[in-house]
Amino acid sequence: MRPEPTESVSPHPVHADSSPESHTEKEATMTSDQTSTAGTVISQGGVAETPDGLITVGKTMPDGQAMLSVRNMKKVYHTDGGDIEAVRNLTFDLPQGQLACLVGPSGSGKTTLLKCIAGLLAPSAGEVTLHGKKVTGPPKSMAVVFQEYGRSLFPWMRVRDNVELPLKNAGMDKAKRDELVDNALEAVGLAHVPKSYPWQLSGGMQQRVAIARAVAYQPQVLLMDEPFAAVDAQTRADLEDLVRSVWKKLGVSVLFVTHDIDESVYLGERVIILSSSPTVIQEDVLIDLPDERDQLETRSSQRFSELRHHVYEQIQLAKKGFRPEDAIAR
Ligand SMILES: Nc1ncnc2c1ncn2[C@@H]1O[C@H](COP(=O)(O)OP(=O)(O)OP(=O)(O)O)[C@@H](O)[C@H]1O
Repeated sequence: MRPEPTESVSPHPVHADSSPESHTEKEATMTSDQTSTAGTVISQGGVAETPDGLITVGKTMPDGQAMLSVRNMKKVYHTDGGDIEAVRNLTFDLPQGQLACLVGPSGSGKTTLLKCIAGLLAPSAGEVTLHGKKVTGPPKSMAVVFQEYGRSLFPWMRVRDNVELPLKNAGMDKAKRDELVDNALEAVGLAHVPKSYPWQLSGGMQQRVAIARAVAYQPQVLLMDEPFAAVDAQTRADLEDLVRSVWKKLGVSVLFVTHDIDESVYLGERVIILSSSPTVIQEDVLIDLPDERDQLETRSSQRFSELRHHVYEQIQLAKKGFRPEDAIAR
């Protein structure tokens, strides 16, 4: 049976599946024949080069230059079984128009971090600011795409109506809504099925609808939480290319959470690696691959291989409990 949407209709496309039971056991994926060779320098700001020639980027930018800032963010869940410190002390900036990926071991706090950024959860300490303004609830200029499209699309609404809903809720006039919905459906390759219901579409198509809804809303920041985890490999590759093309077209800032190392390197201009829980930033890696990415050529390039090797190695260290020096003595 198809799950019913559980969240109320938000004025903008922020949809959450916040049930603790939905946290499945996932591991960072990579083949086991890749071994570790390079030592790394943890970046504390600015730009640093690692011994294997990989460039790490600084976590923070000068005041006023970042679009989105996360400062000393901490999140503790208070449960019957005691407190769970999910995020310890996390600081980074996202400049305007950047596509950054967040990777980390299973349970490292990726979803928690994203929900705090989206204003769906309140941090226990520290703050998130968007254009210098503290985030205290879901900001209007942000959209979120979650993994479970089946829970975020309304099954009784046609594709077009699902995409249009946040625009209606925002009070936009019909002509403008029509234009934005047409453009968004065109951008995700769904212009031919506006009248279908979500349940008449494949999983990959449903996720395209969720992306179209976020795109039509014209957010300044797009947060994506493992959006392709539930689709097949071929569809996933197509959706990755779709995200890069939409990102380029709109100039939107994207924060993309994934547990798939290859995906993070293929998609991102930057990969932020999280330590194991309680989470801090373990490393912040600049992805210096050519801007034009191709599933075959990019993934078979020498540089791609070096970068995925490096990120994989860091995730393995994180799983073993390695933490950057400044996080050990807390
Ligand atoms: N609602 C909640 N109540 C209590 N603890 C929670 C809740 N949500 C998450 N946690 C705990 O916080 C920690 C981080 O969880 P989170 O889901 O953010 O990690 P994640 O990196 O997204 O995990 P995964 O890779 O498995 O999706 C885990 O220890 C988890 O059990």
